[in-house]
Amino acid sequence: MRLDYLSIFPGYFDVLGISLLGKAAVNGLVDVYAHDLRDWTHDRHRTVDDTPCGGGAGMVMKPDPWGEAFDEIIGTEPDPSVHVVFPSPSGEPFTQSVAHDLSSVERIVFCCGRYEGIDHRVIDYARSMWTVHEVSLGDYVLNGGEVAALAITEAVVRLVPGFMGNPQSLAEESFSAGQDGLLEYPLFTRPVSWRGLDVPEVLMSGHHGRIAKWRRDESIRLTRERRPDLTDSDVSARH
Ligand SMILES: N#Cc1c(N)n[nH]c1-c1ccc2c(Cl)cn(Cc3cccnc3)c2c1
Repeated sequence: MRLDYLSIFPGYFDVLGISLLGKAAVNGLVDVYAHDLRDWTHDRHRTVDDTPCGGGAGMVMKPDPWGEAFDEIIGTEPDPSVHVVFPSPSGEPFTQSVAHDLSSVERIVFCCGRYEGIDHRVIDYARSMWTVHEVSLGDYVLNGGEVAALAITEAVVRLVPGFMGNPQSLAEESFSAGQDGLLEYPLFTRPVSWRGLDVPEVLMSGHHGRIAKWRRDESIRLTRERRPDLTDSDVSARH
């Protein structure tokens, strides 16, 4: 999998050389390339923004640098196998399902904007050439797309076959398909007693059926308490 990042702050992506992602890069599972959008400007100030047409506050990212960067980094021929991700406050929700879909893609280009956003023609042009995902991390406000691109990267790459040491751990996580849309149950490890707090006895019983029931019940309880939006009528009936 090749990952490209276009940003006026390419240093954000230095972190991708650390921990598991660094290991994946070493193992050849993932190739990471960060690019400075200003390398495709031609004026002395390396300008990437301008005032919004129609007025309004803030600045908008000019289309020209993006187009020239696309030409050099991706190419000038349409190729739907290239997936271009635009993090955006007005994007569709980024979900585990989207992460799963992207984990089987060979090439992803992250377009990380700043200011009030990117000239919309950049996204329209990208849609005419590649497979585009305009996604939002959630209902809160970031200053640009870089942090979102990092989060999306981690969510996607950890699903790439061969990346996680124990793929079984993926199956038991919150939001994974195997969890039936439920949140993950509470986790415990040794010591059995810690600062007057004990591991639930059932987890030390060795009775796998009881343990499985306790975990299911806890997942249902937590989901109903914290994420009623995840429990549709069918799921409630099944639980
Ligand atoms: N993904 C996501 C996401 C999220 N969940 N919050 N904020 C963002 C996000 C993503 C991309 C940009 C670009 Cl380009 C510029 N900004 C700053 C901004 C903030 C508020 C309104 N308009 C622009 C971005 C914020």
